Amino acid sequence: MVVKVGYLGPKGTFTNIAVDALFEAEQTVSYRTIPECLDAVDTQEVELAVVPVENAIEGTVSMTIDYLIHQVELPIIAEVVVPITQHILVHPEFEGDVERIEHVYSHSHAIAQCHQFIHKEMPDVEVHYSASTGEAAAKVKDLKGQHAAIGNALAAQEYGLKVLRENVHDYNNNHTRFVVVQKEQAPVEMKDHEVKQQKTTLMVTLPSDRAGALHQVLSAFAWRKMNLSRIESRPMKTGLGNYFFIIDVNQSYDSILFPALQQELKALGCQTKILGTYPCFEIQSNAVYKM
Ligand SMILES: O=C(O)C(=O)C[C@]1(C(=O)O)C=C[C@@H](O)C=C1
Repeated sequence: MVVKVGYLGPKGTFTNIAVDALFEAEQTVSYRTIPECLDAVDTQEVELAVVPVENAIEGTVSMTIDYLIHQVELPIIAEVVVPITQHILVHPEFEGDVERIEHVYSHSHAIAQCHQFIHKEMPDVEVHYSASTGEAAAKVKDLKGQHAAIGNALAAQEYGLKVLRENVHDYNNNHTRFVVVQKEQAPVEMKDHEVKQQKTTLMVTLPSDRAGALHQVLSAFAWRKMNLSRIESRPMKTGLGNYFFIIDVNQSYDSILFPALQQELKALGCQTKILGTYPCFEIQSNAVYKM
């Protein structure tokens, strides 16, 4: 059976690059927002979705993490890391350089990745937030005048825009992690990639605010030699000071270490939930950006 895969569209988003790296184009279905993508899997309109979770410059995509924790129950089944290069895209008839731009459109994360550039090179520009970089590019295609989008080369190609300035993100090594989520466990066919590593993501809720609680949790991982690649606190949304932790462990779930770890954390009064155990892939920039 050919499964359908939802992604944060429209065409030309970074999520489009991530989904194309793993699935065939005819499998993909574009959604306007991350919640719409995740709801589509939850209601089984599509079998899978690809959504962004973390960017190297701007950090967590909290919309994705919070929706996966509070709104839907969709295990993570794969991760793909994509290099991110942000460009200033303008209508082909635009003349001049960036100082002539009066309005810039993009996704909030893309704008955040280019804050310094905007601050220094376009200090008077009016910033408009859009649902994705692809949506921003589509808008600029329809607007003549001093408008620009921040997005990638695929969007430039897709919407016939001109790349006015390349690589305007403030730091090199800009990458975003995307995850693939699924509702019903079933084998999934993806394009072939080298598996960089296996990961397991857990959510851990501490019992109450007491000295050393987080230290005890981390010790349970440490003495088992379980290597963590990320720990992040997010608000429980039940009141100030109430947090849960998202922890990525660099190994796949096994039936010895993980159940024992969960038992130990339970004895400490913590609640744990496995959000997924999955292979991680990495896409090289020459594979995605052909300008
Ligand atoms: O707007 C897009 O192109 C997206 O795919 C979203 C998104 C994000 O949410 O972080 C993905 C990668 C980039 O970091 C910028 C934006």
